[in-house]
Parts: sequence; structure tokens; C-alpha cells
Amino acid sequence: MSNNSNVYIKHARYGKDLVRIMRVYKEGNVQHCTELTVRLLLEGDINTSYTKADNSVIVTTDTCKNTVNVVAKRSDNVDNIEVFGQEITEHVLKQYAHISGAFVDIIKHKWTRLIVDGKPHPHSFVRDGEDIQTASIQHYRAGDQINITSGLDKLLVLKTTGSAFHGFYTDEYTTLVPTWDRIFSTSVDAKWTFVSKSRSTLRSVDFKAIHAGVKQITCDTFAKDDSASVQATLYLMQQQILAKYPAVADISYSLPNKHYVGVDMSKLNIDNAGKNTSVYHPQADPSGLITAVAGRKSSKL
Ligand SMILES: O=c1[nH]c(=O)c2[nH]c(=O)[nH]c2[nH]1
Repeated sequence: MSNNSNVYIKHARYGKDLVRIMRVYKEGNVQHCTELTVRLLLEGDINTSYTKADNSVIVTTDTCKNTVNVVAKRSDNVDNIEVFGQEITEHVLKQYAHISGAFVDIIKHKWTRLIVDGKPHPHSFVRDGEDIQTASIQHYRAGDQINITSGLDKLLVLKTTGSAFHGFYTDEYTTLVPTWDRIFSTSVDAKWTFVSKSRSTLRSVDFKAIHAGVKQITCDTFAKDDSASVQATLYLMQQQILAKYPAVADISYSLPNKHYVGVDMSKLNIDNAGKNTSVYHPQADPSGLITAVAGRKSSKL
């Protein structure tokens, strides 16, 4: 093998991706389930595994998978993904002295308890929507520093009125017609990061309540706002989340504008906008994409 001494490893991380677990917790006659997809990556004194084929420094990706399964078996917090993620990173840093950083990304798949005969069923669940919760934990041995980002993905919403778009910049390239009443639909992706990097302060954060609160504020604002644009509605959501949750340092949204275009029936001598029924064409593509990160001008903590 040729050896190019000009080359060095700048950054390296490895581990197991797509570790899927379904964890069932039995509480008397009632059972709870949590389905997750987990990625665990490691960083540290591992460069020789790349540069010198030195496998002695490799904690195998198979061990990473086992670690996720074992921590899930022992943990009381699998459903609280930010806490579960920290339990994995803590274990890794305690167990392997040459590993300096552990990075966990978790997707929580949705299982909602079924209502049967008007009552919550003890052990049956339904996937009632594609939206997922996410959490990313970056844990560094140095200073025991942790960064946590939580997220909400693929929350598909639509309103049939209460949305306008006019007054926008126009030039010779503009063909969009201003509208005072349109369909507004988006698939919400939101991510929020936490202020504190000290472990003790993060322990007091109610991550699950914040997940629920962000979803509630997102949906309520989407429904109630007489939207002037996707941009303005997005910012309203951010303002409320930062006002309600001091532990959140910043919040970003990525909102595709899923266009629904009124069908032109003029050649059929039909006024599609008339009376109280209209037919729209849902457009697969292209879609607008409106994004923004918001934070506080001065941190409250
Ligand atoms: O809410 C909107 N924001 C835009 O930036 C935009 N651009 C566009 O064509 N339609 C819309 N709607």
C-alpha cells in the first residue's frame, strides 16, 4: 500500500446507525411501548484505526448496537428520548477511556394508544400520523459538556382559509397573482436547542412537556393566525415558544409551502371560485421552502 504522509485525519466519527428498538414496559395489566431508531457515533483516540489499520482502538459498531439495546433494557427513561440519549452517552464515556465524545440521534416513532369501546386499550396502539419526535445529544468528555437539540418532524397540517399573500415584491419576472384567501399547507420540521451546557441544569428540563408544548403552539398558531405569509406565521410560532420556555435557546423551523392551485374552469364556463365549493390541484412540486432560526437578543439565564 502506498503511504501519503501529507494526508492526515481531520475529524473521524463512527458507530452504528439505524438501531431499531421497540421497548415494551408492563405496568400491571397496562402495557406501554416506545419505538425508536437510534444512531450512536463515537469520537476519540481512534485515528490509528484509519491510518495504521489498528483495530485495537475500535469499540465495534456491533458493540454500539448492543449498548443501545442494553441501556434500553435497563433504563426507566426510554420514552423521554433526551434523557435516554444522555444515558447512552454517559455509559459510553464511562466505559471507554479513549473515547472523548459520544453522539446520539434518536427518532421516536408514533404509537398512540387505541380507544376501544370508548376506553384506552391496555395494549393496542395506532400510528395516527407520520409526525415524529427527534433528539440529538452531543456529549464531550472535556468539561462534561452536552448540547441537546430536540425536534418535531413531518407534522403535516392544512387550513382551507385564513391565509393570504399579497404586497410582495414585483418585477418583470413576477407572475404570481396576489391572493387574500388561499389554502395553506405545510409539513412542519422544527428544531430547538437548550440553553444550558451544564449537566445539572439540563436534568431539571421537562423535555417531554416541551415537545408537547412546541407541537401545541405550532398547531394552535397555524390554525388561529390570519396568515399574511408563511414567514409571518413561522415567526409567531417562534416568539411564543421562546416566551414560554426559558430553557430553549433557539428554535428553527423549516416549512415547505405545499401549494394548492385553484383549477381553471373558465374554458368550461364554470367559475371555480364561485358559490361555496372550489376544486384545487395539490402540487407535488415545486414547493416553497421557508426557514428561520430565532433566538433571544439577550439570554434570560
Ligand atoms: O407565504 C408565502 N411566502 C412566500 O415567500 C411565497 N412565495 C410565493 O410564491 N408564495 C409565497 N407564500
